[in-house]
Amino acid sequence: MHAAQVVNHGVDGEVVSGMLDVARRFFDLPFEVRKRYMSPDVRAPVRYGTSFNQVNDVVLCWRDFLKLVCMPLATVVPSWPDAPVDLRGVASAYAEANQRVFMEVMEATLHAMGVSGAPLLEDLAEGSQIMTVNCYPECPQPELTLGMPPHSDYGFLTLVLQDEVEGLQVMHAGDWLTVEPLPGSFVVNVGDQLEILSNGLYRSVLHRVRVNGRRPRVSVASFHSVAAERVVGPAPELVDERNPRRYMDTDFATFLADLASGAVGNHKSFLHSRMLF
Ligand SMILES: O=C(O)CCC(=O)C(=O)O
Ligand SMILES: [Fe+2]
Repeated sequence: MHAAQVVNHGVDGEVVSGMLDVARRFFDLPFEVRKRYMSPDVRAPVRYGTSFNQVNDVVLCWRDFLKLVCMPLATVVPSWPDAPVDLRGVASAYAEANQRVFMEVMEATLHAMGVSGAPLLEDLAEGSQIMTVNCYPECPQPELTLGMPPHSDYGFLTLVLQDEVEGLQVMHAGDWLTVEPLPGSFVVNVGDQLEILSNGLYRSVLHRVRVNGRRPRVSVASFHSVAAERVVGPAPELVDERNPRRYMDTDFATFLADLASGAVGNHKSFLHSRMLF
């Protein structure tokens, strides 16, 4: 299983609905306000933009996004947008709750793989969370474009909150399956680093976003990973003579260099560059 939906996650319904609500209000702000947060630097703690990376993309996607670095929370929140006035409070409560759900799912995943994960869980607790708030405006010709091209996410797990408008699709057995929006649930997608750690036991999920002809769609994707300088490789418990190591070690800096070069956002190109065979 490489993608799942969590329903009974224990996060207050108001935290979840409040996040979607403040997201909509951010994208409703005049462009003059939103554009203050535009930056070509993929490492900036707050970044508003269009498409995937509007500096590099040859074909633009039908998407606006606000990317918020969430760790360490107290340090980064002051650089987040101060409009709408409640954005910082709502998004930081959401980021904290999201981190708790991620840690629980990750702990269960390591347990299921038979990996003794205590040091890794500590690294993840102190690691990286990046939140991308997406808005896909309604599109007059939805069949001609995509909200996001087929890609896999970089980190361990991504927790996606979608509003009630369909759009997210995951590749399964050669077909695109639409992930039905379940109010208040999180879609959990396996990322490249979990594929690497699990030595291929889990596969990062290829996914894309379709746009809607009648309604805009809002989603919030929270990407969880270890800190940028931490190196991730296959867990020793999962490598032996019968299961040789399939992936090179990697770190966030290498991925970000790829992202800045425009190579990412194209199927699973980054992960493939880390495969040994
Ligand atoms: O909008 C969605 O449902 C998913 C967004 C996504 O895949 C991403 O931000 O990486
Ligand atoms: Fe994604």
